[in-house]
Amino acid sequence: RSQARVEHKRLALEIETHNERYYQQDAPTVSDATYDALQRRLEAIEARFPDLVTASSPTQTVGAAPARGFAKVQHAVPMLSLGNAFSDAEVAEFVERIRRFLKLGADDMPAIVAEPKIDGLSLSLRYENGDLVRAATRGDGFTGEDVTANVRTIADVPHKLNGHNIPTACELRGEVYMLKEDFLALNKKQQEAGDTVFANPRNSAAGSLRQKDVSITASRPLKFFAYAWGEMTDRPAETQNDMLEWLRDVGFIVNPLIQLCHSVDEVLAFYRRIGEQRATLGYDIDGVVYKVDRLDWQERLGFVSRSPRWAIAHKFAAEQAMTI
Ligand SMILES: Cc1ccc2cc(C(N)=O)cc(O)c2n1
Repeated sequence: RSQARVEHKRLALEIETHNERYYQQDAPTVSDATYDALQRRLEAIEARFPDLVTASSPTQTVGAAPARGFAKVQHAVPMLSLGNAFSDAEVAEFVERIRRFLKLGADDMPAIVAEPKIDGLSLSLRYENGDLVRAATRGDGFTGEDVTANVRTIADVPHKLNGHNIPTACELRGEVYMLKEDFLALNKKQQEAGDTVFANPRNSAAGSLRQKDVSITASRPLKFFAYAWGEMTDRPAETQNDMLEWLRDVGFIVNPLIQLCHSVDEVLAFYRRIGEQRATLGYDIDGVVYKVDRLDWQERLGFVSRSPRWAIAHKFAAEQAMTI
């Protein structure tokens, strides 16, 4: 027990140090897969010794406080992190939990939207009457940084939504990322100029986005995939898949590999196929994301602690999590 307390302290410290570097300086010291392992170890200790859980424990907070220097933005709907599955069995359990929670029959399979999990940084875009009014990073999930001026320089982000039943107010969400080849070219240029060299495309996207000097952001090859939303007055569709179609209609790039699946086998086949294509995608991914397609079921399933019950990320094993 005292040993568990010591290890708990060490893990919590290591995770907090990582968070500080990852969220404040876009320069993490451990790979995402190692970070995942630390988190799971901490969760395992806390499961056995619940009294070790304190409000400040990393398992109770999402991400880190936003960086200094940018105005803070409160997300109308929190941007919460996804739970993780690391095996086929955990994916099957995810589906089983949903069936039980929704009281579906044993052979009733909820349609699942499966998509590649882009390894970039998540961004929330607020549109009012179809006009982009604000862009914010996720920050700690509740409060992010105002990066509106920087985001206006990203070609993939529409300044105005196309005229398809546009909600009065909506927060659209997605991932800012950089193509691997653009990342390599940028690092070469940075190196020649004696400037910051980035460890991976995710860091270079984050570092490029959170520039006080907007012209630097404008010079960086940032891209954006839309995949979710927060606040949404008069929602235009009733399923995840149709909402993604709507996002395409109003002008966003939505990942073309996204697939609607009707069985666990189809979901796992998707995971394997994306795993095989991973090296040829042109951008980094660190797994795939599964979501229940029906939005009324998503609402009934809600969130457990800080992650949705209706969605999960299925990660690739650590050794494959190298970029380039
Ligand atoms: C709800 C949610 C949260 C985080 C996500 C992250 C990704 C991603 N990194 O690609 C995709 C999604 O559809 C997500 N969806």
